[in-house]
Amino acid sequence: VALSANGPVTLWARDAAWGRDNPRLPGVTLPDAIRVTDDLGSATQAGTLLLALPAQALGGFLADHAALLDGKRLVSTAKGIDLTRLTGPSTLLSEACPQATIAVLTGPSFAADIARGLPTALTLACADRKAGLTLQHQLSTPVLRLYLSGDIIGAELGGALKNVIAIAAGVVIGAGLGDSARAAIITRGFAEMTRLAIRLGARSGTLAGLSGLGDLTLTCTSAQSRNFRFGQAIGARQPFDAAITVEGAATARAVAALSRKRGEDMPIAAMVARLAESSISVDDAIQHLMTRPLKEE
Ligand SMILES: NC(=O)C1=CN([C@@H]2O[C@H](COP(=O)(O)OP(=O)(O)OC[C@H]3O[C@@H](n4cnc5c(N)ncnc54)[C@H](O)[C@@H]3O)[C@@H](O)[C@H]2O)C=CC1
Ligand SMILES: O=C(CO)COP(=O)(O)O
Repeated sequence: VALSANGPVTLWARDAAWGRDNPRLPGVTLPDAIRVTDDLGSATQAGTLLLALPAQALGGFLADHAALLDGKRLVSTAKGIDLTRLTGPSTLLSEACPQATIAVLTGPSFAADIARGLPTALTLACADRKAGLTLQHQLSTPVLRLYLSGDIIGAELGGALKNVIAIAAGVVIGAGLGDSARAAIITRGFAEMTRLAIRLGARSGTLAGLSGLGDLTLTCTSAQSRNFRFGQAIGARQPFDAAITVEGAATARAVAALSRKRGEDMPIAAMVARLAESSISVDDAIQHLMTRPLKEE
């Protein structure tokens, strides 16, 4: 919707029959500049393709359709780590489409805010600076401001890991533990995110930017976030609609596996992984975090 302010846009979906009003984006009617199709061959005629799939769906999508995407500029918006491969979306894309230019678009941004035209600032990460500059200008609008970064690993890990911490923040609020406890989760969660990301090749400055701290702040403090609401439901011992996309749940499991492999201590992520699969109670998870050996900050 935002990009249609810059020119014609083609939107591909497996089922285009729902027309111009999508129940996932209530109150937003697609502008006329958007052509909706279920024909992937025609949608991939464009040179720049944005992939807005959940992280756990991307691998399967690429297995079916990589040939149509190779050689293009591919911009991933997924915020997660693939559970089977333990890699981010950019690695899945570059392995499936070796001739493509890969970029990641991420940062604090609820889809509903962007579609309503509210001002938003994002990180566009691309290892190829020239292609990154082209994309930055192509995808920015007067209300959508893209900052360019060369650190694709840091940008995508910030977006993926903040979802895990947002679940933890939701648990704290849902369980009635208060805003001070949430601030502790955000801060110690940020330390955890940064440690793992640097270990995996990220630059620390990227984690402190929009794609890391920026998105962490948004997602841990807003009930618009699905990850936060999922955590809130766990904390309040309430059910949660399984049809809602909660990237942080699978990503917490991927992070637990990655941290074991890398010998990196990720205590909050480990608790989120266990809470998401109901293998620990909220009380035990809190007790576990609070009674760890005392440390220096
Ligand atoms: N919703 C938001 O505010 C934001 C979402 N993101 C990220 O974007 C990604 C997608 O999120 P949403 O659009 O919110 O999720 P969603 O679950 O609301 O929508 C995803 C869409 O992808 C479709 N889909 C799933 N598997 C598919 C496949 N194999 N082939 C074709 N289509 C498939 C689903 O049918 C659904 O329509 C996630 O990684 C999320 O973290 C990033 C920023 C903001
Ligand atoms: O990534 C998002 C905001 O930047 C969307 O967060 P949720 O997936 O938790 O709704």
